[in-house]
Amino acid sequence: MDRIRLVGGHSLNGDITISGAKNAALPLMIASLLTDEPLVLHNVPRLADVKQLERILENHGVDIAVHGRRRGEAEGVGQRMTFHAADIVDTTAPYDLVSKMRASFWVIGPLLAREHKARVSLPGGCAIGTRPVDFFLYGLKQLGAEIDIEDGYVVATAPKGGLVGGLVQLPKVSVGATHTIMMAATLARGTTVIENAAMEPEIDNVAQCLNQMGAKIAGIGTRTLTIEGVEKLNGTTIEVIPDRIETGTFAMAAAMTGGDVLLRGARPDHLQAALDVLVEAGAAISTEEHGIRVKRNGNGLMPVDVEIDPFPGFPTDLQAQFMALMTRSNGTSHIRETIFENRFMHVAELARFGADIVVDGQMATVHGKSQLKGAQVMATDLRASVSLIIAGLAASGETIVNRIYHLDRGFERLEQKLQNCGAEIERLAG
Ligand SMILES: CC(=O)N[C@H]1[C@@H](OP(=O)(O)OP(=O)(O)OC[C@H]2O[C@@H](n3ccc(=O)[nH]c3=O)[C@H](O)[C@@H]2O)O[C@H](CO)[C@@H](O)[C@@H]1O
Ligand SMILES: C=C(OP(=O)(O)O)C(=O)O
Repeated sequence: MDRIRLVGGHSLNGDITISGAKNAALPLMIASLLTDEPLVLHNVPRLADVKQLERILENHGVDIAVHGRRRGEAEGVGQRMTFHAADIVDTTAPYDLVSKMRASFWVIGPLLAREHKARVSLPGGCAIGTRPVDFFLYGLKQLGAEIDIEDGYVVATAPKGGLVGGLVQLPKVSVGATHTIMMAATLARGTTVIENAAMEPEIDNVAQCLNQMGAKIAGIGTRTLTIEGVEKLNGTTIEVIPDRIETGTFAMAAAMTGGDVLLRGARPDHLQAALDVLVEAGAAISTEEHGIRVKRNGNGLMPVDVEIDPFPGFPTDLQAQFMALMTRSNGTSHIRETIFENRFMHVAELARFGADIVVDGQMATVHGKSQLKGAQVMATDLRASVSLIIAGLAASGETIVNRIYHLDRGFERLEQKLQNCGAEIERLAG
């Protein structure tokens, strides 16, 4: 199994091009199931999760093509891909494919809407809590679906004539349930209203794509989405938005090590809450024509208390990285995780660097001023893994991060991007 070796103590200086967002690319790929015409996506990141979803979509009959680089286009620019679901050949999403990734469960919405039936294994994904699917089942039932659980599969059928629009009041903001119900509702008869919808930028990216495909979705960017069903959707071309979590991760890495990094292509409006917190912590952040510049030259890090919240709040997918940063602050900070009940797995690993963190329920208290020392650590989930890299960048001596397949799920060319800014980091094959 590959590992990452890094030697801390170098400040980061240079440019990092932000990749397309994993959490937008995945549902956009799934949206291709809604039409028999080609859906062309630009800026798709090269990630293990994208590859895994390709396998799932191919199993349903989607034809997938990756297009070559255009003349003069820089290496490493996101992929241009076509997804063409001319016919759905199989409406089952099997356990061995779906169990590896949470988002693969979302195929249930389009399959049910287009084929009026779906049999989808209960999902996997990062082990950060129990991650039930009750909101999905409730939402699809509100659209008229009949649902049973059989042998670990959700078996769903639409009534004769397909799904019908309905009122879906989500008990809690859910990104996955919003994507899935929104996609299903585009082909339902009549109007669907989703209340308490997620308004993460990735939802907007997908909703815009669906509207380009001929859907009628109103309220994009608000907590209430109104979807008037249409009979058929067409193909389109759309660009995957830049990854706000990758952006925040590198911003925190730069704040951690000091230096001056331009995050090329990053969208500040997609992570304002996190940028505000970084400024409070002592980073200098400016928006430039080509992206976001993050600097910290000389001044120390201040402790900041943070409560995790759905967008536009501080994202749970940056919680681990921020915790790593706060281990070096000049005092005590508190981080309250409100989304997932078990997303502090990185605490035990950060302790191996000498970090002083106490967890009480959903609250972590980080006593800063820790002199981090390089260590052997183990990645436990995607964002936890990269928090260990951030700690390692500031630690004295050598760090080895094991089980990095988690990192490959969500970070494109992480080592190269950091190397280009002066980090001493390499992948050890094996
Ligand atoms: C591929 C992708 O985009 N993953 C993101 C997505 O995950 P995901 O879509 O799985 O997360 P949700 O927004 O659905 O989860 C929010 C909360 O709702 C709960 N819940 C959700 C569905 C349900 O049926 N029942 C239920 O109780 C979850 O357990 C959690 O406590 O949003 C999360 C929250 O921003 C991010 O951390 C993930 O990176
Ligand atoms: C939790 C994440 O992914 P998933 O929902 O696929 O587990 C993530 O992207 O941080």
